[in-house]
Amino acid sequence: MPAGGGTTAIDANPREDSGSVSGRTGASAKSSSSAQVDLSGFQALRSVLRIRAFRRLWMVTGVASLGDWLGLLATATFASAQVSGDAAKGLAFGSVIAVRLLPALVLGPVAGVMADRFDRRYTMVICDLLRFVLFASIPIVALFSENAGITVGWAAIATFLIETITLLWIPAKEAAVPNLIPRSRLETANQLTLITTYGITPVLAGLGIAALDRILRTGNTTPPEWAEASNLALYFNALSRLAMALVVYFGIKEISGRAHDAKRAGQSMLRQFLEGWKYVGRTPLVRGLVLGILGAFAGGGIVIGTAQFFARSLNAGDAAFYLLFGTLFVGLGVGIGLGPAVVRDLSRRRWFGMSIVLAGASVLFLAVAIHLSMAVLGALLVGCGAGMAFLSGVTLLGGEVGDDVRGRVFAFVQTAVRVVLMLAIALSSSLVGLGGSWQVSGISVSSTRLLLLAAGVASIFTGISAFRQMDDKPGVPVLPDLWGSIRGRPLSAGEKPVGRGTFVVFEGGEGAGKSTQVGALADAIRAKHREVVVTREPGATEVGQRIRSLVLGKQSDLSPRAEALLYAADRADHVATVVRPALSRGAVVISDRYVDSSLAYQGAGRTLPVDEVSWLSSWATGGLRPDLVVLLDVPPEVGLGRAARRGAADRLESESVAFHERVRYAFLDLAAADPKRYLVLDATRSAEEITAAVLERVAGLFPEERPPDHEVAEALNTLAESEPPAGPEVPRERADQEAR
Ligand SMILES: Nc1ncnc2c1ncn2[C@@H]1O[C@H](COP(=O)(O)OP(=O)(O)OP(=O)(O)O)[C@@H](O)[C@H]1O
Ligand SMILES: Cc1cn([C@H]2C[C@H](O)[C@@H](COP(=O)(O)O)O2)c(=O)[nH]c1=O
Repeated sequence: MPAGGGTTAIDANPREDSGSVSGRTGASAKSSSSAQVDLSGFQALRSVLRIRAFRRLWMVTGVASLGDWLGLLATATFASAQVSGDAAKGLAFGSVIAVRLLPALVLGPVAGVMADRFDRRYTMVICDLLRFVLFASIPIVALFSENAGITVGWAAIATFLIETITLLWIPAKEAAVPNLIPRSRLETANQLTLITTYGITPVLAGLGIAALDRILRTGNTTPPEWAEASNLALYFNALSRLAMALVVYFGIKEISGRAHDAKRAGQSMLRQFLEGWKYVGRTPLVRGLVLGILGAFAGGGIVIGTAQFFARSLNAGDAAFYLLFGTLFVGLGVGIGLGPAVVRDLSRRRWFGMSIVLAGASVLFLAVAIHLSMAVLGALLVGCGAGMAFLSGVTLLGGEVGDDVRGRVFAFVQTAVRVVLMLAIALSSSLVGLGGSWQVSGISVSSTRLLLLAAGVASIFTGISAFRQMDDKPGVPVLPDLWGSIRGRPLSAGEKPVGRGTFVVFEGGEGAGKSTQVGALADAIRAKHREVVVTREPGATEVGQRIRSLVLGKQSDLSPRAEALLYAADRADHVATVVRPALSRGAVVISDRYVDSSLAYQGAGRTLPVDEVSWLSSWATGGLRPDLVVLLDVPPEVGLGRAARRGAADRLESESVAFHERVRYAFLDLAAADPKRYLVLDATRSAEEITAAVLERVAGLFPEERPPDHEVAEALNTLAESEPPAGPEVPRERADQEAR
C-alpha cells in the first residue's frame, strides 16, 4: 500500500469532533475537585457520533438501509402477488432474490475501479438518484399496466438494475468511511453501522411491512392498489434513496476531495482493475483477510443450506429451524456489539483469525449436537464468531488498506462473498437432499451432519491460515495473549520485562504545561525518597540533543517520513540508555512526551499512516508502554499563545492551527481508546488544580505509599512559589536555541 498521502487527504475528521474536553466530561468528573475527564467506552460511541460527517452518513444510511430491506421484502412479495398458484408464486419470489444476486458476477470488479477512479461523492449521488427513479418505477408501472407479465418483467429488470447500481455504490461508500473518521474510532463506527444495517433495520422493515399491511386491511376493507403495503414500502425505499443523494451531495462534502493521483488518473480502467487484483494477491494482510472472509461465508452458506434438514434431524419440528436461524442472528449481534469490549486490546489481526476458528469450531459442535439446546448454543457461538470476524475484517480492510486501492478491495470482497455464498447454499442444499441418514450407536448420522463437519473443519483451517498470514505478533503465544487481552494486559511483541520501576508520561500540545507538571510530580515523589528520573523526548541523550536541533530547527527541510524516523531514532536511544536502565533499577521515570507524540504529530498532524508510525515506535521501544499517560488537553490557540510568550516558535510550533487541532484530537482519541491507562486533564485550569489531580491519580500507582495530604499541600506550595516552573533535568536550552 502506498503509504504517504493515501489515507488522509481529507482534513475533516478530527476537527469535526469538536466537543471540548469539558464537553466530553461526565457530570461526575465536573463535580470532582480535580480536572479529570472521564472517558468511558460509552463515550467512545459518543465521540464517534460527534464526528458530524460520519454521523450524517450513518443516519441517512440507516434510513436508506431500512428502505432497502423494505424494498427487498416488498419486491419479492410484490412479484409473487402478481401471479397465482403456489409454484408460480414461489418461482416469482425466488427469481427476484436471484436477480438481486446475479449482477455481482458481472459488475463487481468494475465497481471497485469506479470507486477508486472517480469522485466517490458523485458516484454515490448519481447511483442514489438512479435508484430513486428505479424503485419508484416498480409500483408505478404496475399501476398503469394491465399485464402481469409486464409488471413482473419490469420489476425483475428494475431490480437487476438497482442491484447493479448498488454494487457501484457500496465500494464507494465503504471506501469513503475510513476517510471521515479517525482510525482509532473506525471499529466503533463499524459496530454502529453493522448493527444498524443487519440488526435494527431488517427487524424494523419486517415489523413495519407487517404492521402496514394490517393497518391497511383493518375493517375488512381492501386498500386501493397504489396503497398496498408493498407499494408503500417501495415508495419509501425510493424516497430514502433520494434523501441519501441530497444529504451526501449537500451535507457530506468531505467524501470528495481525496488527493488526486495524476499517475493513476491516466491509467486505463483495465490496468487499474488488474492492479487491484494483484494488490489483493500479493499483500499478505489482504490475502489473509479475503481468505478468512470467504472461508467464513462458505461455512455460513453451508449452515444456511443445511439448516432445514438439520432442524428436522433434531426432531424438533419446523419451529426449530426458525429458532436456530434467529439465534444465529442474535449471536451475530452479540459478537459485533460486545466482542470489542471482551477482547479489548487484542491485536485485531489476531482477533480476526481467532473469530473464524471460533465460528468453525462452533459449526463442528453443531454437527454433533444431539439435542436442541446444544444446537441453540452452537448457533449462538457460530453467530458470535462470524459477527466478530465480520467486524474485525471490515475494520482492518478500512483501516489498513490504502485509500487509493480501497474501493477495489471492497468490491473484490463483496463480489467474491456473494459468489461463494450462493455456491455454498446451492451445493449444500442439493447435496444434503441426496444423502440419507444412518443410526450409529443410537445417534442419527446424516449427510447434513457430515456436511456440517466438513464446513467446520474447513472454517477452522481457513481461520488458522488467515491468522498465520496476518499475524502481527509472531512468536507471541496465542492463548496467553488472548487471556492477557481480556484482562487488559495484552502481550507485546518483543516486550522484555523492565524491572520494578514505574513509567509515567506527560503528553499534550504545545504549551499545555507538561514541563511544569513533570517538575511538580517529580518533587512530590522525591519527597517520598524514591528515585525519580525526569526525562523527555526528543533530546534526552547526547544523540537526542542533535536530533532535537534537526527536527525543531526552522532551517531543516525534512520530509514527514524522515521526521518520523528521526523521532523514532531519538526514542530508541532514549529508551535503551535512559528509560529501561532506570526502570530496571526500580526508579520512577517521568517523561515529557513519548510514543503518543509521534502518533499525534507525525500520524494525525503530518497524515502519515498511524499504524505504521505506531509500529515504528513499537520497534524503537521494544514494546515498552507507560504505566500512566497524563494528557494535558489545551486548545491550540491557548497553548501556542503560552509557548509564544516563551520565545520564537520552532519548526513544529510554526505549523498551522489546523495541524495543531489534528494533533489535539489525535491525543484525545488515543486516550478514549484506552481510558484506564490515561488521565485526561483540562489544561486551561490552574497549574495547582492540575497537579492535585495528577498526584491523586499517581497515588493509585503506589497504593502502599499514598502521600499524606500535607505532602500534597507542600508540593502545591512549592509549585506556586517556583517561577519559572521546574522543567526536565536534561538540558534543552542549547538544542532549542539552535533550533530556533
Ligand atoms: N495551567 C497553566 N495555566 C497557565 N499557564 C501555564 C499553566 N501551566 C504552565 N503554564 C505556563 O505556560 C508556559 C508553557 O508551560 P510548559 O513549558 O510547562 O508547557 P509545555 O507543555 O512543556 O510546552 P512545550 O510542549 O511547548 O514544551 C509556561 O510559561 C508556563 O509557566
Ligand atoms: C516526541 C515527539 C515530539 N514531537 C514534537 C512536539 C513538539 O512540537 C516538539 C518537542 O518540543 P517540546 O518543547 O519538547 O514539547 O516535537 C513530535 O512531533 N513527535 C514526537 O514523537
